[in-house]
Amino acid sequence: MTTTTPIAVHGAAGRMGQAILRTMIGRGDVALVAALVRSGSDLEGQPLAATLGSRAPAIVCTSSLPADLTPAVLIDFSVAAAFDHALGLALERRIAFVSGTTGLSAKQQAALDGAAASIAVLWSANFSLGVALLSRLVAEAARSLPDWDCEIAEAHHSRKQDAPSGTALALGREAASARDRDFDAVARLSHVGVNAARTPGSIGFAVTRAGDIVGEHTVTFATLGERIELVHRATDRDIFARGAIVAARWIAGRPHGRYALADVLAGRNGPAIGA
Ligand SMILES: NC(=O)C1=CN([C@@H]2O[C@H](COP(=O)(O)OP(=O)(O)OC[C@H]3O[C@@H](n4cnc5c(N)ncnc54)[C@H](OP(=O)(O)O)[C@@H]3O)[C@@H](O)[C@H]2O)C=CC1
Ligand SMILES: O=C(O)C1=N[C@H](C(=O)O)C[C@H](O)C1
Repeated sequence: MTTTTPIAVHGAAGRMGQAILRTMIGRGDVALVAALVRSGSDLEGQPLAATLGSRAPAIVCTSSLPADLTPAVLIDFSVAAAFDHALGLALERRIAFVSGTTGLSAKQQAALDGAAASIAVLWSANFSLGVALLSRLVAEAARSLPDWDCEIAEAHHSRKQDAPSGTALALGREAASARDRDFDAVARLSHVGVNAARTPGSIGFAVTRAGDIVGEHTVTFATLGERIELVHRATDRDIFARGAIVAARWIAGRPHGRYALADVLAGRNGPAIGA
């Protein structure tokens, strides 16, 4: 028998929040118990049905989690400025925490580590299966071609708040780590205004913001006379929503600790995103 995981979503009014809510409708393995929006949001106090149609659960959007609710997991896709609030809520109510919010500071990443001493937490810059594989391919290429130049280009929609994307940075970290290099020492976040040749061993980033691009990442490894390009293109936000829901089901009831999407994909007693 399938168990039902009660879930609260923080950032419910956003593109990802709405995609997650939509993806949860009609499923028996997850139940949406709270849709948390910014205080003062147009959706605060509105029934879910107002944005998601009549099949949506009969709850209203709120800016705080009602005291009588005990979700097993809080899923957060919001903004870096609201992330501390979401993590604080999960800690205070002892709810497992899954977050895909990007643009986090080093302090906020450290706060995730701190929270892992009390609750189960899983943060990933990208919840798609394709990027999980891309990440492994990047590590393999970086390790196998240690002297080749590595450059990462990303493109996203014009409303995106952070740059470079969390995924681009995570892929850069993967490449640096595969070469036993300190990411912060080799990352070149922009070459604009640098009127000099490329620093050997650096990892460069380029950013495009335009229209409604869901998310594209190209990792180039180049040397004299040849180059390899590893590309992932997301064309539908629902891939991230499905991944986050799989992660939420997987983490529910787990002991405290910091988990990664790779743990979920390793299939440790849980469903894989591609399933
Ligand atoms: N890891 C992954 O796989 C993915 C990660 N992302 C990341 O997820 C995040 C959200 O992306 P996206 O949905 O496109 O962005 P949106 O801007 O569409 O959504 C962010 C939402 O957060 C809400 N918010 C702001 N402050 C608060 C608060 N205090 N409490 C509750 N909600 C709040 C905003 O509310 P309001 O609208 O009222 O201002 C907005 O609705 C970004 O960091 C993005 O990079 C995106 C896709 C995939
Ligand atoms: O903001 C987005 O849209 C996305 N953000 C994530 C990121 O910053 O990497 C993941 C995905 O590319 C979409």
